Amino acid sequence: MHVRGNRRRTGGGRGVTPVIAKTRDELAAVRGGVTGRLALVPTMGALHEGHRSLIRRARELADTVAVSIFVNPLQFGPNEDFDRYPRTFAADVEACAAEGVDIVFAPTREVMYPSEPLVRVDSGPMGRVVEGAARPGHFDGVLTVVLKLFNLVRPDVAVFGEKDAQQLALIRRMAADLDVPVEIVAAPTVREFDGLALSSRNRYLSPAERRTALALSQALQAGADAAAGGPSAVVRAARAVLDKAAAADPPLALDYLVLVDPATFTEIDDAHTGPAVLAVAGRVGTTHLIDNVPLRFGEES
Ligand SMILES: Nc1ncnc2c1ncn2[C@@H]1O[C@H](COP(=O)(O)OP(=O)(O)OP(=O)(O)O)[C@@H](O)[C@H]1O
Ligand SMILES: CC(C)(CO)[C@@H](O)C(=O)[O-]
Ligand code: BAL
Repeated sequence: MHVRGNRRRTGGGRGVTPVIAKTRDELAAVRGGVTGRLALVPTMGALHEGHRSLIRRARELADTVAVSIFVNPLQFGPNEDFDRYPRTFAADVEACAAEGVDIVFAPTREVMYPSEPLVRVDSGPMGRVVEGAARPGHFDGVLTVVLKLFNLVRPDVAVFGEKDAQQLALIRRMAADLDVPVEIVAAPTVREFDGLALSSRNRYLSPAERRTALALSQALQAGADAAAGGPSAVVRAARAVLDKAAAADPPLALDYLVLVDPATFTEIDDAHTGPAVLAVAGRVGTTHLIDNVPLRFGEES
């Protein structure tokens, strides 16, 4: 821990309350006291073991770890769950303390957007396919807030989860295309004992909905198991599981199942060699869930 501020005990480490910055001035004050490398883990709060794995990765990469907690209105569509998105700030701070986080940046909407932003980051064609087609405007909102967070926190490195694979690819691309001086590091997806990817939205699920939702990770596993048969076999195997879930009670309403190039999110065909991502999203009840698995085809596999 290389930060001066109002932490309850000095010396850093687990169990120490992080410095909490809610305003730009508070953030600037604590940021000014940081020496050495700073890692940022951007989140929307409701922290779970997936977020905590990102924090642990961040700690390996830097002397000081900051976590941002902000439910970004810009990335939610008008009929999405912005209002009911879980907000569990006290528990989040406890989780951050337990992981030895140094700084929590938790701005209000007014701090983050003192006025409606007229200029936003355009996520381009990659932002309009797959999850971007299911959630129009979503990735412009994500990239805009991530760039703002980078400008405010000025991290050397930022850690993102592979669970949001298209988000990760777009953030990498934004950093490269706009010369953003932040190293982007990916961390693997953390799952429940039965394979369900951890997500803040899992808490919306009833037990019956959760059983149906399990089809997402099961479909990915079936796809991965079929990888030796090539891309078409992967999609066929995954689709068979999802078709069953579509007829379950409650049903899974599939948004997409795609096999894509992880860097561009364009669909691949049987001629493809190298890395790929099998990505799936669907709704159970009113809950939108996403998941994916990284794969590799051809000579390099
Ligand atoms: N199961 C997981 N394993 C690893 N990283 C994760 C996992 N879930 C989320 N993350 C990562 O945590 C960061 C913050 O994500 P976010 O706060 O949106 O959590 P979330 O659980 O994905 O919420 P939701 O899916 O409801 O939006 C992102 O980089 C995301 O990829
Ligand atoms: C990166 C992010 C914090 C931006 O709001 C969000 O999209 C998320 O939690 O993955
Ligand atoms: N995990 C990505 C944030 C969102 O779903 O809005």
